[in-house]
Amino acid sequence: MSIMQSPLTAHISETLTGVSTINAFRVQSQFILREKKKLDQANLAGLLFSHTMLWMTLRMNLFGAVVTLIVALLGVTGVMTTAFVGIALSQISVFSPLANALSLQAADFEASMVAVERLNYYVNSLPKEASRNLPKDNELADWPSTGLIEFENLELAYASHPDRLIIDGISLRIEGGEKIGVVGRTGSGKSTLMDALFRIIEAKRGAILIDGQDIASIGLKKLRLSIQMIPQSPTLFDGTIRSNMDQLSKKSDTELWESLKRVGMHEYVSQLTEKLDSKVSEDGVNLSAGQRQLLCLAKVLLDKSKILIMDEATSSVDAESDKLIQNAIATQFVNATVLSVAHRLNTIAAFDKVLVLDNGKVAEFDSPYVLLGKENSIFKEMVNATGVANAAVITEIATKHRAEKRK
Ligand SMILES: Nc1ncnc2c1ncn2[C@@H]1O[C@H](COP(=O)(O)OP(=O)(O)OP(=O)(O)O)[C@@H](O)[C@H]1O
Repeated sequence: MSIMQSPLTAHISETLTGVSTINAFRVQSQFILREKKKLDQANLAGLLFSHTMLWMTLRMNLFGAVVTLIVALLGVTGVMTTAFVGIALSQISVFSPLANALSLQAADFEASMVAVERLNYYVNSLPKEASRNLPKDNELADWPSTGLIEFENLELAYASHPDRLIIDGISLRIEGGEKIGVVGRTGSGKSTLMDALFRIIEAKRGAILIDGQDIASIGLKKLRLSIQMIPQSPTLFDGTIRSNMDQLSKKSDTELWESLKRVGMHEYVSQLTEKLDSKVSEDGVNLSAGQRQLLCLAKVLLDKSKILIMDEATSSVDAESDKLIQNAIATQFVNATVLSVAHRLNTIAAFDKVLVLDNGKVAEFDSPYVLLGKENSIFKEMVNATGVANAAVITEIATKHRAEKRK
């Protein structure tokens, strides 16, 4: 019954999530039909269960009746004394319902154990992550203090395809405070490389060092709290704007508003009736994708760390918000190392260096100005592909940045 119930529950919740799309395409009848089929399947198990129960009750009652008849016959024929027959008959009338209840409870117990069985499966059969806490973590109170990142002959492969190297022997040194734009074709391994910094994917060979410490020797909790990330699609939790920005309720209202102001979200939030306590639905579905990214950035600004990773962090925001975010990053993370995976090349034109990944290898790693001046540069090709006018803007920003740096 539990197994047959899951597809029905999943179908109901998925239908509720996509109800506007279903209405827009006018496929309600199709979904109602699917719902009925799943309901029938779920009811089938319930029906079988109640029939089996009736079958068993009938058998148990029949068994009780036969025993009663035998005892009665033994009494009538004088094989058993009257007193013994009396006791036997009174016990039999109790035995039948008891046996029934016992078998029911045994079946119920077995069904309830399905949950334990599943938990046991998750605990023992799924691949485990490394330790969350290690003794060494306590010695690293101020780590990372400079934000120096070194990749040493790093090789990465996913567990599902251990022989396919997604990152194929990368060696790089990113100085503390440098702003690095990471570009490359779809599937070149940009996101995978960013995930490796959080040990979401472990190094197959080689190492990643942050401030000279191999991250493989640091507990996951310490590591993941020390690096901040604005992902492609940020995860928000069911709660309020406040609880999503400050889960531990450590920040004052002034700090929260200040942070919202920096990312340009304060106007929107101040228009809401409940302001900071306005509801955020699970996964932030009542906010646009851009607002989710801005809220995530506002959260990041509350606790600035030495390393910030952005995975196409501004992919869903309009040009004006994008400018705001770039500005916030440039002013608020002056001393932090920033690694930004970017498709909009304008956003990284003023960065210190661009890392071009190609098939998991470093194809280019230099300042945008130098790469734009190189013949056959992949980065230059990518910039040119954005159109003549845009390429001119990017070149101008890169040249200006170079001149400022020289000063
Ligand atoms: N969880 C996974 N399991 C197995 N292979 C994966 C997984 N995630 C990504 N890959 C593979 O790794 C390769 C690199 O993916 P990745 O997401 O790092 O690329 P990317 O450069 O960030 O691409 P994009 O620009 O599209 O985001 C792809 O070929 C992809 O198929």
